[in-house]
Order: sequence, then structure tokens, then C-alpha cells
Amino acid sequence: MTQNDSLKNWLLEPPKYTIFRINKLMELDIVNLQNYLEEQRKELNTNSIPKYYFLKPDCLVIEQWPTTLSFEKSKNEVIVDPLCAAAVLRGAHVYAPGVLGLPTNCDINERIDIYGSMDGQCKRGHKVKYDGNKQYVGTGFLKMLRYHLFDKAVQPSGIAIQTLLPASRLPVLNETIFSKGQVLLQNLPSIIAGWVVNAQPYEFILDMCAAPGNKTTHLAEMSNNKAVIIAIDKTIQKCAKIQQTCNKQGATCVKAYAYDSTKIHSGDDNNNNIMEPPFCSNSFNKILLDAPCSGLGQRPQLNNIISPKMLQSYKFVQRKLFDAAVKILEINGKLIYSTCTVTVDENEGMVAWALEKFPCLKLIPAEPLYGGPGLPNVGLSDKERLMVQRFGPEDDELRPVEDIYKNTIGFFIAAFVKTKDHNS
Ligand SMILES: C[S@@+](CC[C@H](N)C(=O)[O-])C[C@H]1O[C@@H](n2cnc3c(N)ncnc32)[C@H](O)[C@@H]1O
Repeated sequence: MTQNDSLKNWLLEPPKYTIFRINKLMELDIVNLQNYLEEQRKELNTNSIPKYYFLKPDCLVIEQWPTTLSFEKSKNEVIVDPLCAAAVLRGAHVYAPGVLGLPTNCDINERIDIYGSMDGQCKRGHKVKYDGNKQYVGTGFLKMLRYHLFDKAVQPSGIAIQTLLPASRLPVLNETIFSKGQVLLQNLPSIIAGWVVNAQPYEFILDMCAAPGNKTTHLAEMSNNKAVIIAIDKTIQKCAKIQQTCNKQGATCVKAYAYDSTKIHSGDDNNNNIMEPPFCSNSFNKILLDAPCSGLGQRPQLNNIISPKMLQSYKFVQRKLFDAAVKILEINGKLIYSTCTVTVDENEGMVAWALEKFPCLKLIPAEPLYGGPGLPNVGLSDKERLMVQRFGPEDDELRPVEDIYKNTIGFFIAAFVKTKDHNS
């Protein structure tokens, strides 16, 4: 198998663990999880609940149901779109807009097998058994019939199938089992990006591409709401989403602005307004650039429809954002760059480009280092490869990776320090 094939296969599978980021600003009702899993255990008629544990105080890991669990094939099948199929594999219910096909002879509450349409050929409203390319993703209980889903007069919403057991055997979990704001379903490398920033009280931190605010709130929480965090995204709607996430999680030290971060450096260094964009040179102690990217690290990836032209385009906006970040980062300040993709251009390629373009930047270890090293032979020395974190299927003897950090989404993190003024 080539490296490319092994990456493709890895991307088709969901992560093996479900992760909740715990909001340390609130008390956690962990007993809710125990009770919820107990209820599920009874319904699944099995002996034990999945193992769960804290990887760190702000990171709760839940494992899969035992391999012995299985169900007989159900009488009927529902066909869902690839995005919905991917969500089911990660432990979600089926929401009405994701349903493409359902037979006419179904009854409410019957158990029904869930299939993802993999060929894009299944049309909404499909009535009979689908014979195209489909993948089994789980089984559940039917909560809506055809007329709820496909009648012209309805805008379908709500749970159409209550998932009982995904094919991945991940537990069906969502944030609603806890009180509002206590937890957030978040991919492990995204949480690690927050740990790398390591926000401390009284630091002045910029989150350049912040919506929906999942990392912003993490930074606020880890500083105990004592850092000053400026969160930017490009539209008012995205900015409102950041504010909403902050309100939900009690993050009170965040100021969100709608702004184009490629233009966030003010040409006027006498501008004394430090709280609003654009910012003058050398303003921030730390900057998180969680860049817009091709998103090819999402797992499982059941429909990849990104065009080669689109794929090529990301590095240009990433470079512009990076350039602005370097200017407004203070000397000795730390810049953390992250993406949720697997392409070299957007990851190791960006690091190599930045080190060449900005003599004021020094690569530093993106600690804590849990992911693998950067890929070899793409512009980074072994020493540099060891300083970054790549989350992917690769095995590299430079740094072995524990299963939990391997069986997650594709992601990349690099950290830099600005050692001198960017003009010098
Ligand atoms: C990977 S997402 C950020 C996710 C976010 N950091 C989180 O953890 O919740 C990238 C974000 O960059 C934003 N973005 C893209 N171009 C931008 C620009 N020029 N200025 C500011 N934000 C931008 C997108 O709107 C998108 O919300």
C-alpha cells in the first residue's frame, strides 16, 4: 500500500475516541455521563459501559462500546447524505435535513439501519431500497415518516432517527447530557492547540481566525478569564457566533470583532488604540493563527469535493494572515499556527516558507508534543520536524505517537517566537 492509500483509508475511518473539552470555569456533573451511559447500556443489552477518563482536567475521553455488540439487520433502511453519515459514525443522531431516502412501509419507532449514500446519486425523497453505492453507518429508531421529511409544505428539522449504535461503536453522545456550557465536543488536536498557546492571566492574546470560538473560549478558560483576548473573524455573523460561544461558556475576557485579519496590521504605529483592529506593530504577547484551510483532516471524510484549484488557493491567504501576524506580534511573543488539514503546502510548507521569509522568527517546540513529527523531505530538517506536531496515520521513528493521538483527526501545529523586530 502506498503512503497515499494509507492516508486515504485513514481519512475514511472515524476517530476511535469521543472527546469533550471540559469548561474549567464551571462545575462538571460527571454523574450525568455515568447515568446516560448506563441507560444506553440497558438499551443495548450489554454488560458494561465504555471506559471514560480525564486525559487532563480539561479533557474527557470516552472510548467505544465493546466489539461483542452487534444487531441483526433491520427490515428497512434509511439513506442519508455523506455529511450526515459521517456525523452518525461519530456518535450523532440523524437530523431530518440529512435524510435522502426512506421506504413507504415504515413505522414510527421501528429499528432501522442507516446507510450513507456514497455516490451522490440518491435523490431526496427516494422511496425504494437503494441499490447504489452505500455504506452502513449504524442503526437506530425511526422518529419521522416520509410525510415529515419530504412533503413539499415542510421544512424538515429535528431528529429523524435516534441513533442506537453507530457502526464505529462510538457512544451516541452530545453536549446536552451536561448543563449548558460545561462541555464542548472538540477534536483532541484542537484542544492541544489551546494547550500549546497556554494562555496565562494578564497576557494580551489575539485569536486571528476565531469563529465559532472553540479555541477562543479554551484560551479564556485556561487563563481563568484573566487574559485579554481579542477574537477576530471576517463577518459580523461569524463574530456573533464567537460571542454566542463565549456567552454559553462564561468566557468574559474576550472582545470579538468582525475584521479581515489579512489587513489587521495598522500602517500607523502611533495609533494608540490597542483594543480594536487594526493593531500597530509589536502589540500582542501571543497570537493564535488557526488558519482557514482545506479541512482535509476531518474524519471520516466520506465526500471529498474540493477542486485542485481550490486546494491550491489556501496557502496564499495563509501567507497573508501569517505576514500580518508577524508584524503585530511583540518581540519575544509567541505565534501558534494550526490547521485541520493534511496537505504539505498548508503545513510543513508554510513553516519552511515562514522561516525563510521572516528572519525575525524562530521555530520552537510546539509543546506539549503529542502528535507525530512533520513529514520528511518537504523542506524541514529533522530538528525542525521534531518541533512541530502532525496528526495523521504516519509512523515515524523520530517520535512515536500514542494511539489516542493517532486515532484522531488530521491536524498540524507549529509554534514560533519573534526574536527581533520584523523590520530589522
Ligand atoms: C479553522 S476556522 C477557525 C476555527 C476556530 N479557531 C475555532 O477553533 O473555533 C477558520 C476561520 O477563519 C476565518 N477566516 C478566513 N479568512 C479570514 C480573514 N481574512 N480574516 C479573519 N478570519 C478569516 C473563517 O471565517 C473561519 O471561521
